Amino acid sequence: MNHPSEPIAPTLRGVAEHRAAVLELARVTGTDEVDVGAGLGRVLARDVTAAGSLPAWDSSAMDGYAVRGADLARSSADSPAVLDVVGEAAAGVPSAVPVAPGTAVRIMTGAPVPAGADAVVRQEDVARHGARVSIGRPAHRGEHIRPAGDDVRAGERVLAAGADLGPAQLAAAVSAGARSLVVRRRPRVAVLSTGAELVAAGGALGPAQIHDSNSVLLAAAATEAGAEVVYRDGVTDDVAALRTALAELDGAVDLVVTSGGVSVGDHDVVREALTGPVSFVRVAMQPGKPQGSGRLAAGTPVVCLPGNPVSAFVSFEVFVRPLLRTMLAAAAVEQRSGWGVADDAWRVPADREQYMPVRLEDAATDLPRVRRAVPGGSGSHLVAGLAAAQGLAVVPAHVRHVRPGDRLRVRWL
Ligand SMILES: Nc1nc2c(c(=O)[nH]1)N[C@H]1C(S)=C(S)[C@@H](COP(=O)(O)OP(=O)(O)OC[C@H]3O[C@@H](n4cnc5c(N)ncnc54)[C@H](O)[C@@H]3O)O[C@H]1N2
Ligand code: MOO
Repeated sequence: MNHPSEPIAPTLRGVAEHRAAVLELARVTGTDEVDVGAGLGRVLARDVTAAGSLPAWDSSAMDGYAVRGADLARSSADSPAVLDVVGEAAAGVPSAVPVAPGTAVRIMTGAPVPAGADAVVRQEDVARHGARVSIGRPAHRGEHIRPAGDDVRAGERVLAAGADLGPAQLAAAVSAGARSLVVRRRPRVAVLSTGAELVAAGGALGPAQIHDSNSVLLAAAATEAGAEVVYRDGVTDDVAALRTALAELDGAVDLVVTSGGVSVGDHDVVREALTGPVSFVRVAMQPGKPQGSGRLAAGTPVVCLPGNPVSAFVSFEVFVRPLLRTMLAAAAVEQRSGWGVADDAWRVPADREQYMPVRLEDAATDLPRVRRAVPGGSGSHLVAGLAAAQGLAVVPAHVRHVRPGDRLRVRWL
């Protein structure tokens, strides 16, 4: 039988204190340069500035005619102005001629406004007669013209280091002239689940065996948070095998995440193998009470999460995601959160901050109504029910009951 070498301190550590201990493990990763088309999901490491102004020239917002407003000052439906059409400007093909008094240039959306013109009249407001147009209304200065630099001026910052690169950010970078982007290297993460009962996904189950969902859960969560999962495996309740696996990973990865074996049982292999370099603590949260964090011999950070699947998931969200995001020097370290209102009632354990998986009843209002994702609430074994969760309602430690109408802080998943 394995006996953990040190008892865990009986007092509960606050969630914020443990989070701070985990975040202390963060070292910001180096950088990669990637083609702008391959930047999706990465975190920007160097600001992107505009090579030129956007738009680069005064450009037309409409298909129509570029005119001088002064020529239309007295035009009306009864007495339209008549102008000679002297040229054409299309997107990519500027007009060869300016707009002189008494003339107009046919212009398309996105084309540079020719010299001399100070307004564009939409073609719906124009009657064309051969080489002439008649316009029965005045045009104000700047009408349907997008001024140069309206979006951004040359040299201005378009994206700041730390930005998460999604479709909109990539489009902004391309428009600013970028061909490649300097991004954070994805932290290399190893996920190790422990337990003699574990069988890899889909494998035949013997008596008292279960499928190892945590290694898939944690690897997927780490990937989603911006990491590169380079190793994912399950080890049995064998301390020597775990020590060997950890020694091979130490120095080869940026972070090791383990699941299981952190509580007080006789087979709690993670505690047995890591007590010393890793501090094992009880955190004032439910689920997710037993936790560990520290460094392996060569300095590789290791975070040890409880084995119950909902506990592992919540612990990842509260501790490991912020750690990975800090390693990525991301501007937004936390998931988006907001207020919801309970449309449900449940009891909350004493003295622990509760993370209740919830789903939205009604997303259409400012204050969405939320219910427990499953009737069993935050039971740490309810892995199938976890699939219904859209958020985690964070109930403060002093609250003992949640009642319909209570306001709840929700971390959206
Ligand atoms: N006497 C006490 N017992 C327990 C305490 C306590 O304070 N005193 N804490 C409980 C709490 S809270 C939690 S959480 C668990 C954490 O235990 P471990 O981290 O040691 O996890 P295991 O014992 O290995 O497993 C717990 C549970 O989860 C299942 N599991 C484990 N790994 C996986 C996996 N990869 N995929 C799917 N399911 C997994 C495992 O079969 C167990 O059912 O300890 C309590 N006990
Ligand atoms: O704190 Mo444990 O994580 O409830 O199941």
